[in-house]
Amino acid sequence: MTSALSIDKLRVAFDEFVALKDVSLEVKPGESFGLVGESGSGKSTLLRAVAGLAPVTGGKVEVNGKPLGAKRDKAFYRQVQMVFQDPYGSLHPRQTVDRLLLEPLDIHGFDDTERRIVRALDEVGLGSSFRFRYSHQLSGGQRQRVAIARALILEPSILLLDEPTSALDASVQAEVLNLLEQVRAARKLTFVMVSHDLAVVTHMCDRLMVMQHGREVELLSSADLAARKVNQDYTRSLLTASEGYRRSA
Ligand SMILES: Nc1ncnc2c1ncn2[C@@H]1O[C@H](COP(=O)(O)OP(=O)(O)OP(=O)(O)O)[C@@H](O)[C@H]1O
Repeated sequence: MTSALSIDKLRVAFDEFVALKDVSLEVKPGESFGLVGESGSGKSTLLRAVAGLAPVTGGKVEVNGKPLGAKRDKAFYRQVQMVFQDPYGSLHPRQTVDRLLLEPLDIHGFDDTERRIVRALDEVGLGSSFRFRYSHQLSGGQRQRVAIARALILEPSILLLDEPTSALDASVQAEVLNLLEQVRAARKLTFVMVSHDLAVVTHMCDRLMVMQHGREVELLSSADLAARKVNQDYTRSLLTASEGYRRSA
């Protein structure tokens, strides 16, 4: 079976600093794949490199069996979309929700824009009454729903999710995670999701990669992580840290 996403020895360098060191992974179509590791381990850099937003200095990336060139073209954004952590920063403050959703449709030459916008807002549980609001007139959770609608509106097959709920309150976080699960099931999407929260990744993902200092530490199934069947001390220390955090929370 062709992988949805195939990454081979990907390397990213910011000047002298190598942030990603020959990382490889395969994500199957319809799979939900997690990236975990301490702050600065290279999780966001990996997603950003796939999206063409980081300085790649080596390696190969294929999407649905097709190798990507140095620049991401329009066809890439039809297949792969990214949702960022910060729904405040990722939505233009002077554009209405309608305008924000229309922009990608215009760029990609869709004509049935009205129907697509209404459908996208329904799909993320907002409805058409939100169309003419500005982002400052929305709660954090509503903003992230708009960001998800914007990512889905071109009907991609892969979503890259960079801490999509970590800026939200715990109850809103659960709602947005449920929404993401629903749309993944309904659209048979492939997810690659960064989270510092092991419980979120265990719940949302089938498999995951543990990262440290820009490298893979180990690949695990979420079931093995939940059962503490891990091979590396570093992963054990992440688990212990997250359990300590939960106990004291
Ligand atoms: N634009 C940049 N210029 C220079 N260094 C960068 C840049 N972006 C990231 N880095 C560095 O690359 C390393 C990996 O960063 P990255 O954001 O991928 O980590 P992360 O695992 O996602 O961390 P966090 O969980 O805190 O978001 C860090 O040391 C970071 O300082």
